Amino acid sequence: MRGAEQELRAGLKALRLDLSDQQVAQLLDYQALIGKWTKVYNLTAVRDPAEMMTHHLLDSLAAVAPLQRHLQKAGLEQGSRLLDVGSGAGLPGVVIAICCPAVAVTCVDTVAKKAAFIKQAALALKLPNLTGLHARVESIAQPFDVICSRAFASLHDFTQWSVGALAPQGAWMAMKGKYPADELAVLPPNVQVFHVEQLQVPGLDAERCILWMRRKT
Ligand SMILES: C[S@@+](CC[C@H](N)C(=O)[O-])C[C@H]1O[C@@H](n2cnc3c(N)ncnc32)[C@H](O)[C@@H]1O
Repeated sequence: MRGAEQELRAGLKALRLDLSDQQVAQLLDYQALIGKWTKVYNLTAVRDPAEMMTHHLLDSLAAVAPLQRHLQKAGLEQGSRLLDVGSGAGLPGVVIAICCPAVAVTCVDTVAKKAAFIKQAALALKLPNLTGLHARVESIAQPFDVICSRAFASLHDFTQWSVGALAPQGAWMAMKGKYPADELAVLPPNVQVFHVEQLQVPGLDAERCILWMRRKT
């Protein structure tokens, strides 16, 4: 087993994620694809493969079980639609598309080469549930059950720029580092936090949390 595969499998075990060999291979191929494209298109500042594993793959994988729990609770295990806002190289959207084949994932980014990379990843990794969209999130009006972001914007801007794309019963899933008390203090009145989860990313000694929000009625 290669070093990267060993580290990935250890991380999956720590996160209690049970993936098939094909999904593990897709995650490794995805990491290799980012490495290849980043040389030319500068998709991400992280270049070192070991750092890419912890800071990108495992960090995104840590959100998968919380997402699956949410979808199960909401009765959305099949046919749910997820929008990853400011997806960049596809984090966490591509990782979610690999781990959750029943979720239709759209990764949106204002930078054309990043959206093109997602389209290429969907083809190369054989992910029919993954779409790359070159747009500003503010322009999206079709409804999504979950809208997520990682390293994108403040909670205020994330929710206000994407509110037009949130299904009536939909939820925002914001991946954050430290608990964002300052951002929560200025949360818009139409948004309500309904759950906060602390995350432990294998191999990463850093604070991580997910904030779940919905429209206040
Ligand atoms: C710091 S990157 C984060 C990328 C990725 N989510 C990650 O965690 O590595 C933020 C991304 O948001 C995109 N972006 C900024 N404003 C946007 C908007 N209004 N709509 C869609 N994408 C946007 C940028 O082009 C950039 O790729």
